[in-house]
Amino acid sequence: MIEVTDLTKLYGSTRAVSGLTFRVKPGQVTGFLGHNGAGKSTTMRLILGLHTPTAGKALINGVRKQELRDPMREVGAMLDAAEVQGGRSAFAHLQALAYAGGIGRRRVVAVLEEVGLAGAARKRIAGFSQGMRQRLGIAAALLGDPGVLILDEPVNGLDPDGIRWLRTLLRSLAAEGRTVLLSSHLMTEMSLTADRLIIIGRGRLIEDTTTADLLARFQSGVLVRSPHAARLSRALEAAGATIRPAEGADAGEEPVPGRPAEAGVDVRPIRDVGAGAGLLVTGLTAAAVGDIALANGCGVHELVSRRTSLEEAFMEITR
Ligand SMILES: Nc1ncnc2c1ncn2[C@@H]1O[C@H](COP(=O)(O)OP(=O)(O)OP(=O)(O)O)[C@@H](O)[C@H]1O
Repeated sequence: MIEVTDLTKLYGSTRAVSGLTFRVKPGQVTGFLGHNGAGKSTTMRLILGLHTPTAGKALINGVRKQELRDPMREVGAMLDAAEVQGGRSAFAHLQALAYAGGIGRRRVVAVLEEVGLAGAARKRIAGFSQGMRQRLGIAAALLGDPGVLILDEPVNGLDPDGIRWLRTLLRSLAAEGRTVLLSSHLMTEMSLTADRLIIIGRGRLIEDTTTADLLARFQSGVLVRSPHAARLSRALEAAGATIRPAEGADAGEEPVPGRPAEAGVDVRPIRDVGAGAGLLVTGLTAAAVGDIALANGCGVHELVSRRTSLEEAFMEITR
């Protein structure tokens, strides 16, 4: 379990992390999402006791990292896979780490196998690709067979096979009851790997939710254009819908077919009339939006069921 409470970190006048509070629970993969500079790495460094918080606290299994009795066996981390000394072999690198943590040679062999580097174990790290370095970093994190794993952008440099492999590995580690926290700035990748998503922007918490909830909230909706957008949005909100302005959000998107059987109307776009202001409606079907527009005397110039891409949703959330 990782517990972050009111965590704040200032670097001079830069507020890298600002009053952040969240929990990362065991038994699931938690994705830590944010754009470049959002504060992900700083938060991970604070959790790992590499930097000191300006305020608040970050605990692993109830204590600060420095207070863990057997840190390598409790928490494993990969922050920057490129930092590794290139002159050594993968085996020598891991063995040095294992030795420092009182971990036996057999475990070194096992983790090299687990990350798919057994064949390259005796090769110098200097000749490793970025993907191989990522695998080596993950091997180092796994050395102590820890209950908590913290990985900063582990997908970077992995090819599609590597990404699939990592996804499977992380999911099986979580299924064993471990706490798995990994950061990324790639929403789609995260949604495929993580059960939970913690999204931050400018050091602050934006979302702490399940991936399924986020998908349900953002992946579908209805785009409606009306010259009476303000009146229509009030009526739609009164019916329980959530409304967002659609400007720029619908460009180039292929409309998805609606569900005519359920909806009772054809929801293909009506594009032959001038456009009004666009609204993105979630929580109502296209048919319901159309009926409400009619009942409120609002002309409708376009009405279409649409699908928001996850990256679009991410941009929207973190705007
Ligand atoms: N050691 C440091 N000294 C000064 N400023 C820092 C330091 N580390 C991070 N920052 C600043 O804090 C902010 C958050 O950076 P951080 O690296 O935590 O973000 P991130 O979400 O991990 O982004 P990225 O994906 O680019 O690594 C940025 O504005 C960054 O410039």
